[in-house]
Amino acid sequence: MAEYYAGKSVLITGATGFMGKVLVEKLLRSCPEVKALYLLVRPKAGQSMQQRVSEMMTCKLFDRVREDDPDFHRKIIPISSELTQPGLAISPQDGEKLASCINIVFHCAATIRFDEPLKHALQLNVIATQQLLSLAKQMHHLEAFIHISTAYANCNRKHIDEVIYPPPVEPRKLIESLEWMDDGIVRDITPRLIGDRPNTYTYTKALAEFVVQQEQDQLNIAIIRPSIVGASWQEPFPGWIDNFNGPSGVFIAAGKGILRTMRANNDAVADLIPVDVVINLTLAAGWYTAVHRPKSALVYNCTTGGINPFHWGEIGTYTGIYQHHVISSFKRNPLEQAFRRPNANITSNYLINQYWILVSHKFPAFIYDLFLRLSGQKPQMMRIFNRLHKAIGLLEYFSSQDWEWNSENLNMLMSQMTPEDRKTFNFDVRQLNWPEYIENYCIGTKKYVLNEDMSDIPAARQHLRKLRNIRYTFNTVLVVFIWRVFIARSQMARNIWYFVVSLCFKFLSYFRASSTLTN
Ligand SMILES: CCCCCCCCCCCCCCCCCCCC(=O)SCCNC(=O)CCNC(=O)[C@H](O)C(C)(C)COP(=O)(O)OP(=O)(O)OC[C@H]1O[C@@H](n2cnc3c(N)ncnc32)[C@H](O)[C@@H]1OP(=O)(O)O
Ligand SMILES: NC(=O)C1=CN([C@@H]2O[C@H](COP(=O)(O)OP(=O)(O)OC[C@H]3O[C@@H](n4cnc5c(N)ncnc54)[C@H](OP(=O)(O)O)[C@@H]3O)[C@@H](O)[C@H]2O)C=CC1
Repeated sequence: MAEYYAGKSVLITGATGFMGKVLVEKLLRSCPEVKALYLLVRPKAGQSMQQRVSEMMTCKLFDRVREDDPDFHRKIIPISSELTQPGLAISPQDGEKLASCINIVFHCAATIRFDEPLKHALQLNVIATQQLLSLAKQMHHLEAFIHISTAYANCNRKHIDEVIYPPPVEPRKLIESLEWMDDGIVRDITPRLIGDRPNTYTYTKALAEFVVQQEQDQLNIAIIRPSIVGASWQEPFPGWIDNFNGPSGVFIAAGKGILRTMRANNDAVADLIPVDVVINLTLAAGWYTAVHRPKSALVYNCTTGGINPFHWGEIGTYTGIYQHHVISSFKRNPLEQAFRRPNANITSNYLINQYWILVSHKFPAFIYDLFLRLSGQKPQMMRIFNRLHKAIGLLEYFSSQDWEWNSENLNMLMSQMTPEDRKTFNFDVRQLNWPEYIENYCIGTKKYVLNEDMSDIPAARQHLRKLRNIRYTFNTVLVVFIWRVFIARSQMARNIWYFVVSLCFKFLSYFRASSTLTN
């Protein structure tokens, strides 16, 4: 595979994103003879696209590449592009350059927000894909076009094969209709349009797959469908992650002791897939598509559930058959300044979850905000919890159900690779050890997302001990307070109290007597 990529010019969209960065790094490290990587990047937050790319390359993710080749920057050519603009806002000169030199396109860019207004999601996930395909058709030496979709594009089905399903609506018709509607009307009709899909993200990703399929006669196309992409498993180092998306935000919130309950089906498969696995498969699909030129677009479901299943119950605190890896990991390697000790309850029952939200989220938030107010500070905890509830509300659809994905094309691809390539571009998740992966994932959120130092762990443990003592003290004060209020004021409460005390006393005397007899 590295030989195939040698001398090739590669175009990547979404290179500043989570998966795009890992793709750029892996290409540079494992295909060192690659000629050039053209990255479509937009200026953002006051930074030019050049500044953004330079900053990206200083990131720790690129440490290994930097070691191998300190001058790796020369292969990276940023191209200014805003994907939501006509012609992707690529200058005519850049357009000509790309048309004359690109050999492979990896299309990663997308909006992955679940609450994205439909018009914007359509603009980026569908219309920009259409425009990129038009650009690709002008490329004289194009050998493969690889589109990154999601395993949940068809989450309205329970069994998902490696085929492109008919779209929920003809994309062209939808684009034409939404063009004249104002944002308010679109917002009102969005639930009707997305139907049995949970959000505009999965809906527009399904439409994008159809749009890509339309070009399969003119381009060599492959579609990669990863499930829930998590921290890296092995490469460039275990546990690398740089965002709060999906499970990462949930893990961090649990590690900080903020998230104490979530709705999930303990027995449902948690279809996490490490980012390096997805990228290795993507590069392998690029090679296979270019070299073997399949007659129609091949879809690769990139999932773990059918091969090496892991369950939501194994993530949080569950007293059944499962170990709770995330919580135990954060107890071993605590996050700094936790709000409470990590402990999370996972339940599929709506009412039980609501009860725990009240007791474990809202009540402590109220008490903490009261404390802040009394000490002259601005209350903040209730606001944090409201945001957290919005975020987990959007994720629950995925943690409460099971899907089955077929992975025949993935197996076929693996069988076509040499043993050497299977090692260098490993996507065999049968070897994945979940407890070890989750431990590295949690440490990765601490090190790379929160930028916390591992040397601070003893202080963080000390903080957890302090929190435990505060809890014991609080509980004791609460019990004494209840006792004072009820026992002092009500004859019936006093009677019950004397009854309970005398019962305990009788039990104690009985056990003492029986243990004296047996001795
Ligand atoms: C161990 C505990 C027990 C629990 C066990 C059960 C675990 C269940 C886990 C369930 C996970 C299920 C995940 C399913 C996902 C499957 C989806 C399919 C996969 C895909 O194809 S796409 C990738 C998935 N996409 C996402 O995950 C995006 C989802 N996010 C959003 O849509 C929005 O971010 C959201 C949630 C609507 C919030 O929007 P908003 O309030 O506007 O906030 P921002 O996103 O703008 O963020 C502002 C600011 O806050 C930071 N941030 C974001 N999330 C968190 C967080 N959870 N904790 C802390 N901070 C967070 C964010 O980085 C921003 O910071 P800035 O500095 O950039 O401003
Ligand atoms: N993360 C996950 O769990 C999963 C992701 N996927 C798919 O993988 C792909 C990559 O996802 P991921 O890396 O996580 O997403 P990120 O949100 O991390 O990255 C998105 C990328 O798209 C770029 N982008 C967004 N809008 C524009 C725009 N208007 N013009 C130019 N570039 C733009 C972003 O650039 P900028 O930095 O400028 O914002 C960024 O580089 C997506 O197609 C997604 O659907 C599939 C399954 C799961």
